[in-house]
Amino acid sequence: MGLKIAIGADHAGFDYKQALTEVLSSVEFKDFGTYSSASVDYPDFAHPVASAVESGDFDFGILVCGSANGVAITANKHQGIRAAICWNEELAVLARSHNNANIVCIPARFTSIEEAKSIVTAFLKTEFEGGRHATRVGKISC
Ligand SMILES: O=C(CO)[C@H](O)[C@H](O)[C@H](O)COP(=O)(O)O
Repeated sequence: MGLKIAIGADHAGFDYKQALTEVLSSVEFKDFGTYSSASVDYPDFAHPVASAVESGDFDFGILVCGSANGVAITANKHQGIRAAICWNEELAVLARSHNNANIVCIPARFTSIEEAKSIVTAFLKTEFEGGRHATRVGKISC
């Protein structure tokens, strides 16, 4: 796919992050941590992943925490970041095709690892539709 992916998680998403590296075998990716199940603070991982995408060094980001709320709220503080919470494949397709999301946020405590793999695969292969959605995405920044 030729993509560069930044991935990160807190302790609640650690196992999922490790499993998700399986579906990233065909792309270049950087693991921004966390590196164990020890309790950590999600902004310490969401900010570096968001910065990596914001800078243009990485094409997309993947963030995992318990609910996905914390990492999504944090990532969306960054200019040019559109972080979408997705707990199934259909939402991942819509996040890309309609919202041109560049970070997918997965709630580990509310979806399965197999579903998480499907979410990431769908997110990375779905193109932005543009058209009316481009007009709307263009109105997001303030
Ligand atoms: O960001 C979150 C909530 O907004 C995530 O779900 C965290 O993973 C969660 O808050 C961690 O909770 P814990 O009780 O410290 O494991």
